[in-house]
Amino acid sequence: MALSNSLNVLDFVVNKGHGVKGLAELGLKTLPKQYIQPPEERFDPGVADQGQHGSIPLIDMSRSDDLEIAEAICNAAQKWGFFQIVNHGVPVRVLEDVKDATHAFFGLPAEEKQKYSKEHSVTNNVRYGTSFTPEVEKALEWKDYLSLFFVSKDEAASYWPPVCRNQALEYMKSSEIIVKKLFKILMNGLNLREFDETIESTLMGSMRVNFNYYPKCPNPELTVGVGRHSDVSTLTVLLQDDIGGLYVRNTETMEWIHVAPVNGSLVINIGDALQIMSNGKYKSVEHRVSAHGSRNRISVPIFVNPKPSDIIGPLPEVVQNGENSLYKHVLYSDYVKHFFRKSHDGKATIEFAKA
Ligand SMILES: COc1cc(/C=C/C(=O)SCCNC(=O)CCNC(=O)[C@H](O)C(C)(C)COP(=O)(O)OP(=O)(O)OC[C@H]2O[C@@H](n3cnc4c(N)ncnc43)[C@H](O)[C@@H]2OP(=O)(O)O)ccc1O
Ligand SMILES: O=C(O)CCC(=O)C(=O)O
Ligand SMILES: [Fe+2]
Repeated sequence: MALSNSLNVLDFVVNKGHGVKGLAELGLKTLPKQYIQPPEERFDPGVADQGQHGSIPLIDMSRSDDLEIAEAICNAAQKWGFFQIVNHGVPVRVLEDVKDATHAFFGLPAEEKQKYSKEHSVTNNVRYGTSFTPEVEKALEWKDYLSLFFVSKDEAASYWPPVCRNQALEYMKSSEIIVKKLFKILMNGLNLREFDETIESTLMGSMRVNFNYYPKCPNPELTVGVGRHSDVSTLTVLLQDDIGGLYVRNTETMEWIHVAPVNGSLVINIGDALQIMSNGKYKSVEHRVSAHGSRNRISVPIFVNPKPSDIIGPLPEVVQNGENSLYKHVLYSDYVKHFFRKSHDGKATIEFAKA
């Protein structure tokens, strides 16, 4: 009998806090049935992406004052919704430290990590979990995560796990400059006359950092690390390690494009909030993550968001010439709650804001 048949998988992974990492470490030979995805959501086995379907743009931010670079950024945001940046100004040491801190957090005993679960965490701003929304998912995803919503340094000092707190704060702090630079360029591309405090606060009023852990998987061809989704942020800054597995939809051909890891780079993607604010000019594109058969993978996204209390909708400048508003105005926290209460379902979340 398979080991997972004699085990209450959900109880072990979710309630006891072992996560999918604990499950992987039992040395299972086959994937528990709870993780088997329907065929249409699985990754094509044996189709190794060698870049033959193209790749998302790689942009050198050391020349970010050049018109050419600003244009490349706005074009990438319109066509791909994704690009990678190098020479971004976030020190390599900060990136290495936050990757080490991710491994350190997930290396803690289950009882320690469980203190941060939805049921045990003393604050909603710190959450250790697994899959995406296990309560409603028909098939689980092969991923554990720690999610940290930034309120203040003092709050972080009181509640964030000590083993990764400073590294997460440093990573967020050092990314702010490049994020602001990207927003300035993107807003210029929408003909916004000035980048004032109001627009800055709507675009980057709150930040959340997630630590994602994808353990090696006995049957990666049957499951997913993360299912098809688009982020609900305005912009996401993603640090991935050297393993690979992130795929982005080419919205013209509908093919899945692998985001090959580039040492020292950061992946940037447009989220739903910016798609809505730009009235569809900038695209929040579907992406997903495969599971890996022999290595543990990590990634560390920073989700840059409006504040939960902000109302978001198309900016006046993008509908001033009589264009139809594709989206209505919605309370941002309602939008995010809608996202979190269902399983990953590709681009469906944005229907919530359709006019
Ligand atoms: C986890 O795997 C993921 C995550 C993602 C994320 C992609 C993003 O783009 S994240 C950016 C999210 N935006 C923000 O954080 C914006 C600011 N925050 C808010 O608006 C609020 O903090 C809130 C997220 C709406 C929570 O508000 P609150 O009033 O505290 O409401 P709750 O009742 O606690 O939560 C509502 C609902 O959401 C679930 N939830 C909350 N936080 C998380 C979280 N960090 N991870 C997962 N789920 C979360 C919570 O369980 C509640 O559901 P119930 O059914 O229990 O009511 C992309 C891909 C991934 O695989
Ligand atoms: O792990 C990755 O590369 C991407 C994860 C992701 O899409 C997310 O956390 O929203
Ligand atoms: Fe994502």
